[in-house]
Amino acid sequence: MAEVISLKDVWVKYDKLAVLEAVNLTVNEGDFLGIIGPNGGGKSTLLKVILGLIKPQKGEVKVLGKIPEKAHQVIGYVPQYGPSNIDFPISVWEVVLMGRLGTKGLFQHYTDEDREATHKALEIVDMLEFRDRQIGELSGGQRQRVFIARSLVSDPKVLLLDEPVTGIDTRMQKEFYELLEKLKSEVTIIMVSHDLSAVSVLVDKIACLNGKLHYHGSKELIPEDIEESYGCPVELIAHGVPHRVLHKH
Ligand SMILES: Nc1ncnc2c1ncn2[C@@H]1O[C@H](COP(=O)(O)OP(=O)(O)OP(=O)(O)O)[C@@H](O)[C@H]1O
Repeated sequence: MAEVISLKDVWVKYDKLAVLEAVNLTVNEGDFLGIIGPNGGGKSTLLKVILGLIKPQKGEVKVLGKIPEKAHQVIGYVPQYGPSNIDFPISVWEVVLMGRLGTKGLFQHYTDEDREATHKALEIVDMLEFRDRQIGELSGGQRQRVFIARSLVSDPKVLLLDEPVTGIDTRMQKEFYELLEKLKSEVTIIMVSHDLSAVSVLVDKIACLNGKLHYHGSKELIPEDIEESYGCPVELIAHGVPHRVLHKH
């Protein structure tokens, strides 16, 4: 199995606070990895390290054998919440196209292939009818779907999703998870999520992060003591419980 992402002895500190401590992680082609852990456990930081947005003080990070700064083209990223106030005029179509061409792209010539990829990405997230709308006019959920389209448009090898369904209503969450179900055979996915019922159903592997990586492996083999340190129901993650049971009061 080809190695897509590799972190070796990665340390990140903000001032004196160590947020990632000696993290070793390998993600192989075709993996669907769920990253769970408490608030402030370093999950978003880990994704930013893979993206090259944060440079670790120590350690080595490789994406398909390259340093992250040289791997932008192969990574799709949906940040937590996404930008909330976009008050400059830019259409949904342009936002997605920029995911393919970069920020300078809109001033360059773009090809039929770029046009088709943009169309397809918007179709996948069911936002084609909004293509000419200004992004600032959309609801939070609609905007999040546009950012998902943007992350898919360059046909990435790896998709990084940071709490991707935040702000999306239950029906759209279900559709989004169905979309991931379809995508998981085509792309390696790393998803940070507090939605354990979704994690339990969708992912194959789990990483438990609380500064240190306490567990990384198959969800079925997740150790019992993770429950104590994380307050995460191990039984649920390992075997899955229908969403309706989890949310029954
Ligand atoms: N730019 C920054 N400067 C200083 N501290 C930061 C910065 N970004 C994050 N932190 C701190 O680093 C720690 C880890 O943050 P991070 O966002 O990676 O955690 P997380 O696991 O994604 O949390 P959550 O589940 O709440 O989203 C937190 O204590 C946070 O306050």
